[in-house]
Amino acid sequence: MALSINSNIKRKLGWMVATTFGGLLLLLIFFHHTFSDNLHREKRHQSKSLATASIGVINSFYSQFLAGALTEVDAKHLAQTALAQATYDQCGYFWIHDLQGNLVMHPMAPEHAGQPIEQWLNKEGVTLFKRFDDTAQQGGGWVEYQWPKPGEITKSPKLSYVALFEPWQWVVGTGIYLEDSHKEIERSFIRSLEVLAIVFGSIVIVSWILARRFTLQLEELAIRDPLTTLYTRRYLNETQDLFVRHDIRDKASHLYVIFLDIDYFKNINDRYGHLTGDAILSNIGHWIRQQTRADDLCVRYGGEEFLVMTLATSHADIINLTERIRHPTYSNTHPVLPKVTLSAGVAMRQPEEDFHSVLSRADQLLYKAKRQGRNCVVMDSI
Ligand SMILES: Nc1nc2c(ncn2[C@@H]2O[C@H](COP(=O)(O)OP(=O)(O)OP(=O)(O)O)[C@@H](O)[C@H]2O)c(=O)[nH]1
Repeated sequence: MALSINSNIKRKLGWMVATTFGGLLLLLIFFHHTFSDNLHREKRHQSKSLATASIGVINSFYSQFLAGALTEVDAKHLAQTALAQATYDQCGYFWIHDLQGNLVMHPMAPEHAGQPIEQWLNKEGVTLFKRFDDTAQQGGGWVEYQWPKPGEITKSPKLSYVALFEPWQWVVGTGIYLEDSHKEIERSFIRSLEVLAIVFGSIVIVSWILARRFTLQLEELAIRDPLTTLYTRRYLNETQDLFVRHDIRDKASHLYVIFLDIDYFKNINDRYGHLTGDAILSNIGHWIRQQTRADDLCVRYGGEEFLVMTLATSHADIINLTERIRHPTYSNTHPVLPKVTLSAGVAMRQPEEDFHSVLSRADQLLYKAKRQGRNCVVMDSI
């Protein structure tokens, strides 16, 4: 019974934990998707803003040229220098080429500045720059392609925004390496997973501790009689086989079943009331526990019936024990409680005898004690 309560609760708790974890994981995946979409959008927006800002920078030098503060050559030179030095994030940079197919400025290939793009790039690269031109001429936009990161040879996926600076026919571009943003997303996902694992782990530990306490209390309730604090009949059913096995193994001792019943308890209840009857039962329960050893099994078998299972080496020990139990001295500590007497039947387990047979013999001996006038012990003759 106690075991089944425990495993039932554990199974339910296991399901609850698995469901909560699954739910949280789904939630995390959902937020991860939303987050990665948002980050991707933000990065696209960022490259557009940066490209637009770079056009603003070029325009400011162009304005100075128009105002006569700078020559056109100086204005272009200063604009290129400003953008060449403008880097952001880990790998972010700007480049400029013109619609005539010349590279104007590229911080990763400064030696090619002023040269036709086809001298610098292969056919595939030249075609890409043609796509930049087309997009820029259509009012600006994003282009997705493969390009090596600064300092690397292998190409990585990149998304750039390109815009046109009409007066000088310059196409300005800047972009993000998609891998970097994926890595950022991955990092944030792993961080969230770590937080989830810590939070979830703490929840599991706390719930486990609480459930354990709860199941222990339930187990205690299932096996202990609340009035007398003795074990219940259910617990007796669960443990009787252990005692029998012990009896079989241990040749030096024998298993005894002592059945006890309060005499004329109905009269006590009728005369003093049920509350007094309860107090007597409770005190007899404590008394029985005081008189027995820790490894004896003391059970409240029924209303005013008690059972003690014990392993002993001699009949004399058992008679002494039963007599001690039968004379409760609790009324010294509770002088208001009326004195009661008990009758007892004691049976010793015979070789090959099963527990129910010993129990029923002890029961019969108890009734014999009752018939003999009560307030006595009857033991089977061995
Ligand atoms: N106060 C109280 N009384 C109980 C409890 N359980 C059983 N009883 C009472 O115990 C009494 C048992 O009565 P009987 O079976 O006639 O036995 P008895 O009066 O002790 O007579 P004998 O056993 O023949 O000596 C009944 O009145 C039950 O109501 C309990 O938990 N509390």
